[in-house]
Amino acid sequence: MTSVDTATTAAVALENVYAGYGGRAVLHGVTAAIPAGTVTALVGANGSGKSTLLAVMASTLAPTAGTVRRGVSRRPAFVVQRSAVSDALPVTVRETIEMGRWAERGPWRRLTREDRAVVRTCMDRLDVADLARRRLGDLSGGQRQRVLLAQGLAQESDLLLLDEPATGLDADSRERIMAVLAEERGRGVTVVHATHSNREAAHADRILRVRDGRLEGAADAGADV
Ligand SMILES: Nc1ncnc2c1ncn2[C@@H]1O[C@H](COP(=O)(O)OP(=O)(O)OP(=O)(O)O)[C@@H](O)[C@H]1O
Repeated sequence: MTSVDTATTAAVALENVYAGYGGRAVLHGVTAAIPAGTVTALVGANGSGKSTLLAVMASTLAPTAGTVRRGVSRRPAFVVQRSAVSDALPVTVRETIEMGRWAERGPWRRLTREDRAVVRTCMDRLDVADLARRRLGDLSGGQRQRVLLAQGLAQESDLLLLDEPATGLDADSRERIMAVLAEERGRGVTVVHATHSNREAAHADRILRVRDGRLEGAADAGADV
């Protein structure tokens, strides 16, 4: 693929964005356009700012300066790292994935038949249907990661933001997740995911390298990361 086609609609456009925590800047003037319907991999060292960049794209973290514009119609689905989810949450796998429908229905509303069908499909796609009644906190890290991704898919957003969705998973689970991301793109969903894996990044259409809170410039997948 060629680099950014300016005629392509951006699913997310950041302009000169600064963001951080408690007065400490982590992102320093990030400008980027994520073309709609593509898969973008965010790569960079630990602490470089990938999760922070995803949080800004998801609007769970407000920039201290600069602008974030989204060209998508639905609220983004943001799947955080599994370590960011408490073990103590007293919810089952099914309930966790059902929460993905709240974006559509509002919290604690009765789910419709359609909602339940979406939840079932998402469980099957991530191979977690057998775990439906287990408590989220009792699962292995890899199982939990797949459940969180299923929750993200259940939101049926057109922008899927994923923080290291395949990190620490076995080879089969990693491949399944990469296949799911490709399927989502096939449905027109824009996917942005942080990864430390060159192999995972190579599946992406574009790679954004983050270094010390700045972008090093977009590269087509296949370039060295
Ligand atoms: N909630 C937070 N409060 C305070 N500082 C934070 C918070 N989250 C991240 N940071 C800091 O922001 C910087 C960037 O962290 P971030 O998690 O965005 O990096 P990352 O590239 O995703 O790292 P990793 O690859 O380790 O997940 C780090 O210095 C980190 O300590």
